Amino acid sequence: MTTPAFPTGTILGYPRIGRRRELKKAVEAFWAGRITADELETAAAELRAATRERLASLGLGRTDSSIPEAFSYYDQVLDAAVTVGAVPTRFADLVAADGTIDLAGYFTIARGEGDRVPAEMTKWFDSNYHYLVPEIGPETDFHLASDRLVREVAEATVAGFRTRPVIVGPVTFLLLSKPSEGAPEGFRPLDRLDDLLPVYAELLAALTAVGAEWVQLDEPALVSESIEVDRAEVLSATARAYALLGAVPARPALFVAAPYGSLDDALPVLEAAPIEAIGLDLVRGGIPSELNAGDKVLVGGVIDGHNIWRGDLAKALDTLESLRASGATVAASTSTSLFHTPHDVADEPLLDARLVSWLAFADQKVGQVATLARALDEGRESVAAELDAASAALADRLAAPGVRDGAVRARAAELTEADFSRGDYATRAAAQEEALHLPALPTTTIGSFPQTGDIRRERARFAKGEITEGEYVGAMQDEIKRVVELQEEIGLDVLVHGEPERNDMVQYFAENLDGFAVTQNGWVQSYGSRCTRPSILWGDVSRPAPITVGWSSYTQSLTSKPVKGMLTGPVTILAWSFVRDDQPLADTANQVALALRDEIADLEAAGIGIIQVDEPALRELLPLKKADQPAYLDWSVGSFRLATAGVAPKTQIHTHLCYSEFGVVIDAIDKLDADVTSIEAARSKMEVVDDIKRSAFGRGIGPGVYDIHSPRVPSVAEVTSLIETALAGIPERQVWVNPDCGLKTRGYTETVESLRNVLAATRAVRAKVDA
Ligand SMILES: Nc1nc2c(c(=O)[nH]1)N[C@@H](CNc1ccc(C(=O)N[C@@H](CCC(=O)N[C@@H](CCC(=O)N[C@@H](CCC(=O)O)C(=O)O)C(=O)O)C(=O)O)cc1)CN2
Ligand code: MET
Ligand SMILES: [Zn+2]
Repeated sequence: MTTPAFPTGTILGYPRIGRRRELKKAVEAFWAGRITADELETAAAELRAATRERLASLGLGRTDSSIPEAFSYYDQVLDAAVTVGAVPTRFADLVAADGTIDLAGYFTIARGEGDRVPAEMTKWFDSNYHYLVPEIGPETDFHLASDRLVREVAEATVAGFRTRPVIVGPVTFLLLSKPSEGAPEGFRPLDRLDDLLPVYAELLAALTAVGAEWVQLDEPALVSESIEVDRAEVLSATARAYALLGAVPARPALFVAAPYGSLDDALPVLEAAPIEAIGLDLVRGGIPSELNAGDKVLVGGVIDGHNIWRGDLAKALDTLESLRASGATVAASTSTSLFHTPHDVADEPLLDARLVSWLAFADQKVGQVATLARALDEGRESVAAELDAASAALADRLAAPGVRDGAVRARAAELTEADFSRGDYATRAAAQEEALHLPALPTTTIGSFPQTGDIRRERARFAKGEITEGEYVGAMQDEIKRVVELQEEIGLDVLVHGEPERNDMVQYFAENLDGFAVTQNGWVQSYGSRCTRPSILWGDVSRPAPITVGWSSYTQSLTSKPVKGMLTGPVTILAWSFVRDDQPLADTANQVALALRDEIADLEAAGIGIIQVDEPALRELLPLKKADQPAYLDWSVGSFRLATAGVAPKTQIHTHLCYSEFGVVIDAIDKLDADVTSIEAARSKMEVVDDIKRSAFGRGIGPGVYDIHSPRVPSVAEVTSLIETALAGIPERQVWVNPDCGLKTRGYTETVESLRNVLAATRAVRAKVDA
């Protein structure tokens, strides 16, 4: 075949949610039965059409395959699964006679229904995006089961475009899958590669038939060292997969993209494969020391898809030019899909103009790619003005007031070992027992109670100036009062205020700390229809005034039970923000930690005896390369300790981590030295208990007994059995009883019923243990 030209500038993907979260709203309306499947399809098609037009107006070509066709209603991994017919057997009845699954069925796999648990959700590489884990077994009947991607390419053609369809590659797809429930011991999804490949081959042929000249296969698993399969097998699977796909007659040209890090020993494998282009993440990885790309196109991911800084455009061009010096054909691209970034800085009229000049959201990054492409085609001089403007903005940012705050830096410079250490646990445990008088198997929740539409509307009205601050605070206090009364009535031992005043557990703190900016429309998909507005951490961080003390004191004034103060930890604040890239993350983390340390001191002084510092992102930020992990664990654990080590022995420090795969970081969790740690466990049937048993973890631990990711109400019997499993592996004095995570995404009906069952189960187990 003759290879069609690859565009000189492209992006690996673009936000799917819509500039005003149109997709979220349409999908949620469909779930609520307010619109039909056809109406949802229409809304999605309009969104795709608008995206193509916008990308063309920003400088990508309409017909040169530079615009990625990368839409998803919920998740790209679920899309790949339903495309290849990998529907878990518990959902088999949703599959039509012709092997396809409709939109309602697709969402059912994602969200569960009745007693059918949804596909498991887990973090996509080191990002705050969650994908749905495919379940693959010997029984999985691979076949081309969806023509959605083919139809989208055809839809683009009708609108006058030739786009580049994007799909998760076969190796990554299987490496991210888990064995299905009935799979025999030792079965690995990768064992099914040879059965899967013909389906990809069929898809490629179908894409050619509708006019696709290039297809993008995303293979980020190739850059990760956190994959359990032996590296040699990953590499041989990659070689086999692309030898076979390369041999498909009448296929589009193949562009294999490897975002999130360097390919290392997978690069020679791709270089030797019969594919036509390789995508390198040159933001995370450097230029490979050896390049043998032959006549393949090297697509240089030099524009950071995972952050929002305008960055050093001249340096990006230098990188592309050195890549070209290897003799290869080079194109400019983003390091990852842009779906980690918000749509457009122009949608942020309230942001400071100077800050705006330092930023590039998705649309601005597309413009940067177009600039680099022009430089590659027409020479550096043709874009001299753009390069100079970017360099000037970068220089302005580095020197701007607030980026370096002398007082913050002086304080960080004076820290000593002692600031990171609380002292002996046995002494603390005794002091806490005396101060708190908690029963055996103490019960608590993770912090948030349901964020009702009413709460969000009050906040929106306050933001618009329709109600006064006093009215807003009054409304939130009324909510806190209801939540306290509810918890007392249910019989929980350690109460929370429910977090109604927080739009988000990170954004709320960012709004109240110096060094951060927040956005109005900077939404980024986190999972399904759920989005966050990551804050922008641009300068040195400090706390101008107490943040949570008033709310916690108010809550404590309503009850004689202990109220748990509630903060978000430094690692999570960094992980879920866009963080300055001009200094090590470790330094930034310590600044956030010092601000939190002051908040904790104020909470303690106000009589709050238990303080939880959430670190759900501790695992997420773990580097994908093993060599980078020890340094990360060192500073991340250090920042948590710096935040919490200032308290008296009798003050009980809690932490919370979501997600079950925590065997990996159990040593780090131990080193956090929190008195009590709550973790997800219900969904994974208490597998974590084995990790804990093996690790000799000696402090308080609350393995979740209620899966808050689904509206399902766990029965008393179910919760009882989970508590008993915990007690079979962990000494009773260490065990706490709590849900897996916060309740903010749940409704009140199921929450109240579930918590009552948790309490009933706890009482039953306590009675047995006492007897
Ligand atoms: N940052 C972050 N990352 C996280 C988590 C998290 O809690 N925060 N949890 C884990 C799971 N991820 C999640 C991500 C988002 C949400 C979530 O609930 N998001 C909400 C938005 C939360 C928010 O910012 N709410 C704002 C704005 C709400 C809003 O949409 N307001 C309306 C107006 C109000 C109305 O009339 O309803 C509007 O702007 O249109 C507020 O409460 O103030 C959503 O998508 O619906 C939950 C979990 C991992 N990563
Ligand atoms: C994503 S972890 C959530 C912890 C937080 N305290 C909450 O309950 O919502
Ligand atoms: Zn959580």
